[in-house]
Amino acid sequence: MKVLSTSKSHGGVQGVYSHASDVCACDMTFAVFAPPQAAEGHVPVLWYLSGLTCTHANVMDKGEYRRLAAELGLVVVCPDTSPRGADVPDEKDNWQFGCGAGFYLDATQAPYAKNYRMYSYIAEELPALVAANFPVDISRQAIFGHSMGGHGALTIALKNPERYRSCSAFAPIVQPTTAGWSRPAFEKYLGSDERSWRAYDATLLIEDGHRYGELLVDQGTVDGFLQDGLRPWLLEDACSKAGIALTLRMQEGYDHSYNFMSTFMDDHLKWHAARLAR
Ligand SMILES: N[C@@H](CCC(=O)N[C@@H](CS)C(=O)NCC(=O)O)C(=O)O
Repeated sequence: MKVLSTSKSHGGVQGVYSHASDVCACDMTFAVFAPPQAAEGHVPVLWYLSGLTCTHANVMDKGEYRRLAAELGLVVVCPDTSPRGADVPDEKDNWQFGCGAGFYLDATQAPYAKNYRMYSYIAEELPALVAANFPVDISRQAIFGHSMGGHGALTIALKNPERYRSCSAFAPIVQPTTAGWSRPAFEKYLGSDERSWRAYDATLLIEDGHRYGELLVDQGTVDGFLQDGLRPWLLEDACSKAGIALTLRMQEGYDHSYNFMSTFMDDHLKWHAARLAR
């Protein structure tokens, strides 16, 4: 692992790191905020997954998580959203596919299957690297994210409910298999047999029997992607049929941006800290 930068913040350290990823077959960059408590011992770890077009840096610059994470004693890890590099297949002019749009799934189709393995990267490889290099209590993990990253957080928690003590999302893509901005990516990454797509769709995972104790979702009412891309009512319906306790908060007048999610960042950090402390 290489240290790209470190900077003291709120008594802790905001760092950016890179490593050669075996899973994604390229170098990957990620950000870790270590709170002051991490200097004394092992602390819980909260994973933040970003949305389309983002790298590790967007939330670091605009997410406003450090002050409260420092107070609550949470390590916050912010990975990149896809593999990157000259050898990684991409569609340069398409922001909904390829670099910046890994959709937190393991691609099965050539030429993407070699690098686009963000599910295994986030669920397996990066936690092992973080556990080996940072003072984290890996038995206490939680996960959240925004938009495509909200989809990632929901699906990864639903598939590993014993591993993540809590899960929340800002404006998540709750049913990517039917949303216009994700269907083409699913087809290119996973092939035309839509049955294989179900493993990466929160509402369909719930329909197929996956369960999670409770979920927190915030959604802005003037989010331009609400009607066609995000559709939280589909998650509400799936959770209500499955008996999953979903707290869905429609936030009046908020859009899809980091101005929206940074507004509710404190609520999410407190939600996770309370459950990580149990
Ligand atoms: N590039 C897209 C917008 C993509 C977008 O809104 N991405 C969200 C996540 S889905 C984001 O976080 N963008 C980066 C940022 O706001 O810093 C557009 O032009 O419509």
